[in-house]
Amino acid sequence: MATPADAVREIYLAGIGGGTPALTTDLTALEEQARAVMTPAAVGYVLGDAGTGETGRLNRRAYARRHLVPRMLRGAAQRDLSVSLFGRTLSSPVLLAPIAAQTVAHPEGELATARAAAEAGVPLVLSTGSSHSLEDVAAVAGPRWFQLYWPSDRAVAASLVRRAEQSGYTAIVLTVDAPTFGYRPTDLDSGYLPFLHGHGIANFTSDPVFLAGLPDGGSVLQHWARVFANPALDWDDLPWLRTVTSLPILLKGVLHPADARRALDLEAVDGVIVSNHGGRQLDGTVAALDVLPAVRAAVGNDVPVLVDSGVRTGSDVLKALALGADAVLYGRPYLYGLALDGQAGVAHVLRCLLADLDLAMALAGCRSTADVTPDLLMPEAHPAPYDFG
Ligand SMILES: Cc1cc2nc3c(=O)[nH]c(=O)nc-3n(C[C@H](O)[C@H](O)[C@H](O)COP(=O)(O)O)c2cc1C
Ligand SMILES: O=C(O)C(=O)c1ccccc1
Repeated sequence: MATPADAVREIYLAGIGGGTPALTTDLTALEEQARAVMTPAAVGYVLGDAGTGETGRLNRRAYARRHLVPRMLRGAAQRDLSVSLFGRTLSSPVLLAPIAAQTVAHPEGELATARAAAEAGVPLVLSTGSSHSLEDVAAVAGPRWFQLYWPSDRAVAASLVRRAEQSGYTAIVLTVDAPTFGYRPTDLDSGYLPFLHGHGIANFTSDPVFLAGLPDGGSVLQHWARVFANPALDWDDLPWLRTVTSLPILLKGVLHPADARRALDLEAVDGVIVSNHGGRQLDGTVAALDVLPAVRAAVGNDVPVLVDSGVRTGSDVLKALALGADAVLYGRPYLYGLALDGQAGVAHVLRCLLADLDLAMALAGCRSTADVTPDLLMPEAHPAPYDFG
């Protein structure tokens, strides 16, 4: 069977005949390559951080600051990258993060992403703000979860969740860190919001409940703007979502351990995703990686905890797992692949990440993800100064 590391062998073999990969294999350099092929508005939307970009930069620094202490001679000739979540086996501890409006990067948008993810066996988390309907994406996708932005109208929320369940999405990711858009100077300076240009509204324009609420002769965009967001959402709403679906529910965008604990105490969710939205929402927040151990401690070992925001390389995935994550969401880099070469570009990025992760496990002496334990990291000279009480 082909292993992730075969991708590396193939590249060297092709090199004998003079071939080199069309896209960089440096997962931190894709951003620069992609910048050159996207429209300025798409660059602003996809690369853009909130505010000063401090949190966006901090996300990367949190990974850079931590160092692996690999173990030798542990017989890691073959690696098993799989993890188990909600009773299902994932081929690796990586899922694609929900990213809205992917047609800003490539006309095939989420369809290309879903095909590449299916080919790689990597689950896709489809955004509520996808540019193709969740049914159209399901038709070409492999394993899939649905990310919910809870609309202001509960009937629309229920309809989206029901449709996702009927279309084979196996978990609901409720994002709670975006009651409103963050203050994003790149988008503000270009006066650009993809949704107002028709990107990322397909799940609404295909929704019977949304359409039934559209006033006669009314504007779809105005109706979308009324319905899309629900800044008033609070803890008391969460139990209702449970009544709508039997799928596992994960809360995405949690940073404070007490929020993670509260969600579990309400018995409203089955897992949490520690995230600061890639630095796109509240600028000045802590790096997601820095609060991961405290969130893990708050929820215990039996609750799935995922993390995103700043994951770029195989070593980053190891660091996240060593700090308590069960899996990571991989964000912007796959969108850079999409912008650069559609489905093939996303496939390239996933091949690179999985090869990098597989080699990282071999080099760190990990035969399986269960071997990725906290002692793989150098203890920090100054332990995390957070005491959440
Ligand atoms: C262009 C873009 C659109 C996004 N759209 C969504 C979304 O619709 N729903 C959501 O929960 N998160 C969304 N996110 C956040 C990602 O799911 C993820 O948290 C973030 O990209 C992680 O940061 P990183 O990509 O820098 O690693 C979006 C991120 C980007 C870059
Ligand atoms: O841009 C985003 O980060 C995002 O999550 C989003 C997605 C859809 C609508 C609004 C915001």
